[in-house]
Amino acid sequence: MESLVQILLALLLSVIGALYLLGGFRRRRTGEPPLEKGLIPWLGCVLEFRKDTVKFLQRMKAKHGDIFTVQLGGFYFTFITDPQSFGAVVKESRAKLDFTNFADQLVERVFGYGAVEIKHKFFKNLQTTSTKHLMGDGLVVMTQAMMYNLQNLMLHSVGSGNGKVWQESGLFAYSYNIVFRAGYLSLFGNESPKGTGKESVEKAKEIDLQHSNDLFWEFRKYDQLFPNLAYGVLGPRGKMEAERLKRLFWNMLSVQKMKARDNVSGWVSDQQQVRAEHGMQEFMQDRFMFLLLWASQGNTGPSAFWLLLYLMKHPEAMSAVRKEVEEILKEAGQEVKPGGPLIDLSRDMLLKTPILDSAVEETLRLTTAPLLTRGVMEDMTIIMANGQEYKIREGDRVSVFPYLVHIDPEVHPDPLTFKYDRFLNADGSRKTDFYKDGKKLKYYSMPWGAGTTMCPGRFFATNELKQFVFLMLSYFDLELKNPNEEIPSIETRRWGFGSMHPDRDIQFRYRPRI
Ligand code: HEM
Repeated sequence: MESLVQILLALLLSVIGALYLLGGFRRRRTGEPPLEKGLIPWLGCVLEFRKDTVKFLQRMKAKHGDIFTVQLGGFYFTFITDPQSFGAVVKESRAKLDFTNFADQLVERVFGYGAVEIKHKFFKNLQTTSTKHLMGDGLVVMTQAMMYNLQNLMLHSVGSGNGKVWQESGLFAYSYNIVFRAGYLSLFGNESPKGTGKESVEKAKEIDLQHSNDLFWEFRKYDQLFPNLAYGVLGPRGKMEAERLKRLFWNMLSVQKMKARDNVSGWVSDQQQVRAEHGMQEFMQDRFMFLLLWASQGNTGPSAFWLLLYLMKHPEAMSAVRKEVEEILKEAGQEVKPGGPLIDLSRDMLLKTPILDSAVEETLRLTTAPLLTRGVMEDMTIIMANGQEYKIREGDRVSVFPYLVHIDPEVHPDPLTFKYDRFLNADGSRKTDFYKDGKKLKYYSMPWGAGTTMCPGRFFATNELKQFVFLMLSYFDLELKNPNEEIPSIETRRWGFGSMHPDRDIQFRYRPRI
């Protein structure tokens, strides 16, 4: 009898323990934001959140206001939706709100990279290396490399001697492919020719074309698995495929292979060198290369697609950008003519494109949706812009999803329409005045995130997008196969992962202009 009581007691304790672990006992305390635990223990609201993050957060905002806490897969996330209050998150010290713990777990799961013990040193290194190689003078060098690789790829794709023959392709597949491969070759270097003769150089170019294309298609397979992998909900077959792909990338991008390549960018080689100097094992450095590939190539290709598509669907935008491109070429004394030299598009020329800049900013507003998350390191208070204070618990997470501001009609009137000049003032300068509740906003569009983790590749990425459009418009006539086809919708399962993908591709045609 006594042992039965003991068993029942143990059972009761386990149930209570499990309920505790599943968050069953959590109650909103005085001073805390409204709490939404969802109906399913532990999972909370994660299914609805993942199905369509935008719809879910809009529903929560309508129900609770500008701040609320939601249970998602065992964690409690406090969302702040008032853009005036974003500074309270992105500017908070790392002693209170830290991104590394959260990011490290994700990076370990997704890339197998786990060199956390010296992470702060490496993080600083990422920032200094990016400032040196992806901004200022470094960007002049990267622009040249990108120019060379983009033209090789674009002009190769129409072949030689075909005359003005139309080629047909999916616009997403084409844009992502070209921008990914050019970006990859510019950052990770080119095949080293085996000799000095013209033939060896041509052979090396051929290898670059083939290798970068193979890499792209493998990357796309990983890309498809990525959202479920990041949320830890891949099925067994998906897991096996993700493992296979990871190993393939570690191998294809290995430090040994990189050392045999020419023109490896300082951004890649400096970061590898710092890790080697700190004694990181080579297999871990190989994994880091994959992380760099992902960060640098996962977003720009999809954004290039949206930009070109919006221009093709909005003739007034296309003609304004085309006019700007033609004027810049003319001013630089360049012309695209049969048998003539290739375009030499410099960083300086790319600084004189206010209309294209606005079109890029507008594209990113409509199609970039990162979820910015910080781990709460100690019990703390968040002070909202209206002075209201909320207590947040250690171990929780705090998130900002700026896309809700991107599509807020008060901030950006008619928010779902592409307006190429939305970010232009009448005098041609960049427009930065956007308002909510009569107050000027600092955070009106955040495709690059904000604060210390703000995308360090943003200037290079913007340049890539501009180079891509500049060259496409200069070298090719372009048209949609069916000009009346609607712009595809956004694939909702990728909300939170940066540049969004379309839910289907759209066919287009291109042919050399001369
Ligand atoms: C349209 C293209 C791009 C978009 C929309 C984009 C967006 C972002 C966003 C939203 C983040 C996270 C920011 C945060 O958590 O606060 C990020 C991080 C990062 N991006 Fe980009 N990015 C783009 C292109 C690039 C390129 C071309 C590079 C490098 C050449 C790059 C390198 C990185 C790196 C290394 C990080 C991690 C920063 C860290 O951990 O602190 N990105 N990017």
